[in-house]
Amino acid sequence: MCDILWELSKKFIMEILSALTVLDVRSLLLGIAVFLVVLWFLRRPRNLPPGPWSWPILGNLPQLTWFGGELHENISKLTARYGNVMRINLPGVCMVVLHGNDTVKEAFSRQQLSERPPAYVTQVVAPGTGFFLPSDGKWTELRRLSMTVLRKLGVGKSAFEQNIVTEADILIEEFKRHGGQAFDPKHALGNAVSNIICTVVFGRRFQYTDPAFEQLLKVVDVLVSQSGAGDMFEISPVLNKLAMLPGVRTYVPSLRTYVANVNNFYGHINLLMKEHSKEKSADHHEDLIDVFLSERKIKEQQGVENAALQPENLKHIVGDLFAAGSETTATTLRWGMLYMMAHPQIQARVQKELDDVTGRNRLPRIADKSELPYTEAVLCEIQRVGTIVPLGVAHATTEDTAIAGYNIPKGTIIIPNIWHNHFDPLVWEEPEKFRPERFLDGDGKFRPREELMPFGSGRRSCLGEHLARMELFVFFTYLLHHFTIKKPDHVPAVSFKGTNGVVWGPLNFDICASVRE
Ligand code: HEM
Repeated sequence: MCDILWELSKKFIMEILSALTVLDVRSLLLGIAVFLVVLWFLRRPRNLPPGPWSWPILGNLPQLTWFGGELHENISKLTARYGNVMRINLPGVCMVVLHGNDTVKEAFSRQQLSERPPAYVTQVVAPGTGFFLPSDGKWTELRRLSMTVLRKLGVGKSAFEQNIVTEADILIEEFKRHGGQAFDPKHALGNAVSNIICTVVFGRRFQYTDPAFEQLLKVVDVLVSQSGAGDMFEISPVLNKLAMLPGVRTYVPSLRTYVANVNNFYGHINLLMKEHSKEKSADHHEDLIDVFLSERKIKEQQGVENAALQPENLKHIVGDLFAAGSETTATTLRWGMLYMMAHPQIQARVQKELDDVTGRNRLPRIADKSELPYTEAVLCEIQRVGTIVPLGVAHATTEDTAIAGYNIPKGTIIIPNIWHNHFDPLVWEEPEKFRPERFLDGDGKFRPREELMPFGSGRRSCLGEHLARMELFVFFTYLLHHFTIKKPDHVPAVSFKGTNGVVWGPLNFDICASVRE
């Protein structure tokens, strides 16, 4: 029966086509085209945020990339013309960039703006739910779980400080090993910070020379330089899918190695997780993996199905915490070393403040913080000038909504331009200058400024903020208490040029760390 109907319709269509002249075909095509344009015009969402004129198919990609410069700076330049809520089109996706402290805060306090957009490469290579993938709302459960672990470990309180102090002591020995000669601090800082995350996730630290640890850090290093929050290939689903086509990948070797490296990264995480499942030593502390597995077991015993606590999600949480928690803090410390090297007077003032409070016979502790306003101001200024996540981490809308009176359709990617907020001359006088006094009041007391938002804002703001703040304080004060950071003689000038990966970091640089008397 179906066959007969199919044959009849085919005959009917052929007859109509043969009855059409070339002219009729042209008119028909023109009619269809006009119909499609009218349909598009009528159905296109109204009152969208303003934005630059976009090219067919390519959207605003040419304006943002072809003329060089950094993406966050290019986007910022457009704000002057289009305002704090600006629409940018990329192939296959409409993206809205938010500028200004109040706009970002208001938007990210809302549930409808709290999802993550799909990251096609990661989804295909390693499907599951994590902090940086769309989670269908399951992130709230993952976040609760991770916060529970951080609280249990005493993060944010002095209970966790000893872990950081142990690592800082080892870091100091590592710096001393160079005997005041020039070296790149990247490796040592990366090891120290990664070991803190290992304590949280795996319940242990690793020797710097441990082959499994070394391998993992190497892969993270490559991945960090290859991918980027705000990276065009990650944001645009069309570019994402294009990049995954076998033909395209053949001609884009970096993407091929990127996929291999993502696999490699999760391979290492799996290995460390297997290690973790072996019998624990007596000094093993409860860690994230333990809490995940025990919560899962409890739910199973209660007969409750919990979509977030699925085994495939564990490797994502571990991987996400590792990736989010190591490179970020280590890069901030690198900016810190660079700025101290470039501003010896500011460095000397921090050292004097540390000495006045702790003397030369004991090292600074977090409890000393309230007496170290200048040091705190310097750390804030480092986070401002070294904005390591210039375009934040992309959010996505879960339903049609509105920001500042503009309609924002479901599925729109929302990017906060943190870099613009940290360099806005209307907020920060001479924003290009390194000036810690911005964070001091008239009496020299520390003055926190809400316009500084290195950890983002709202429901999905950085989960590791407390941990990061503790680490930055302990590592930075320990290093400056012990050493004076100097520019090696062979380096002509300090460069503040940044480079983009997962985070915005300084180019590799050498320092000389001279032990203080
Ligand atoms: C200086 C250090 C750090 C900076 C500047 C930083 C910055 C950020 C930013 C801007 C976000 C995105 C917020 C948003 O989506 O609106 C974020 C998210 C996140 N960060 Fe951090 N971070 C740092 C350290 C850490 C550490 C040490 C950890 C590890 C515990 C961590 C774990 C995370 C996680 C898991 C998320 C995702 C939260 C979620 O999606 O709910 N970060 N971070």
